[in-house]
Amino acid sequence: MNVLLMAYGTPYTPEEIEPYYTDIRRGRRPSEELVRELEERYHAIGKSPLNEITLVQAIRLQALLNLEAPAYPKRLLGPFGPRIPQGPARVYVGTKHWHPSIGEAIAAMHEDGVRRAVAIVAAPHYSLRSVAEYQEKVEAALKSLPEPIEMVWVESYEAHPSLIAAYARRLEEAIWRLREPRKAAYVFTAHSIPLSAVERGDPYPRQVERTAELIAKRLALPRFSVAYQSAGRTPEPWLGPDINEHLKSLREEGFEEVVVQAVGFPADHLEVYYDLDLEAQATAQEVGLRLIRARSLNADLDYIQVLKELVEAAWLR
Ligand SMILES: C=CC1=C(C)c2cc3[nH]c(cc4nc(cc5[nH]c(cc1n2)c(C)c5CCC(=O)O)C(CCC(=O)O)=C4C)c(C)c3C=C
Ligand SMILES: [Fe+2]
Ligand SMILES: [Fe+2]
Repeated sequence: MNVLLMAYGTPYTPEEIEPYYTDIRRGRRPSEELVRELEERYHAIGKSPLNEITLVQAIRLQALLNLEAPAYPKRLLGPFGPRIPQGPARVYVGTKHWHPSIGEAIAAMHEDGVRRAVAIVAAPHYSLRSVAEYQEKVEAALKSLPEPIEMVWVESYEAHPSLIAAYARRLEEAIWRLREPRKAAYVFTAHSIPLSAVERGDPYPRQVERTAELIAKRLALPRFSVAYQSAGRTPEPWLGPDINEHLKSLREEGFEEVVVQAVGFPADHLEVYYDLDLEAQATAQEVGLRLIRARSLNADLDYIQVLKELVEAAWLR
């Protein structure tokens, strides 16, 4: 079984911030001011752990797939290349905006003789501005190969029961810290997308709401809402409500405590540490709201189990 596990990617050093940002902007160089602003955000959080988390996710997923490898259906016996260090499952990492890139991962897969693989992004919701862009990068990389690789896509997994259970477990831990859980507000966040994508029928907001509804139902939350974070530095309108504005509204409605859970991102990274732990936390403190963020799934085994279930089901399609 072969897996291409993809994530956003993050720069390893401050010097890499500008080319990384240029890649996010599809090759358009950002202004010096925008670069400085991003450098300051990275400096403020100290370090983004995203690349490390992605690598550990891949290592653990490969280990778990091999540990519980199912009996091998005949038709899956494929041409394995000369470099097979251990069992039959191999997980390759490709990041959308940095290294190892999706192109580098696909080149390595080809070199290893891979002819079929499951492609999955470490993000549960499909968007024209997220998963569709990963798909474009995969298609472009596949075109440059002399032989095809068949990619079986897991496009979204917003309602996967094990994912909902994993998120609910983290939210429950945050609830234990509340003074009055029944009176608190519960907010689920995801990355904002440009409104133009929503107008083109992007399923993303509906999928984010579905994840939120299922977690809320599982924990019988008295109330919950969805807000969006990390809208890009572009002039176009982005999907809201913005988390900071939403926190202010909640305080005006009389709430004193709020739990925030970032369901759009399984892993910690810049936009969790800066946009939630620094910016949204400052907004909450300014208005007199006690904000607790539920910790992320990261490379914990319950999330790895989610990935395992998804890739195994896709492989047998
Ligand atoms: C659903 C869409 C998106 C997800 C999920 C997402 C995750 C994500 N983003 C960063 C870091 C940055 N993103 C930036 C810009 C940006 N991000 C998205 C969409 C998603 N990102 C869009 C559409 C854009 C705008 C691109 C453009 O045309 O300019 C940037 C640049 C600075 C900024 O605008 O904030 C950074 C940095 C991470 C690390 C991440 C999750 C893992
Ligand atoms: Fe982004
Ligand atoms: Fe972003």
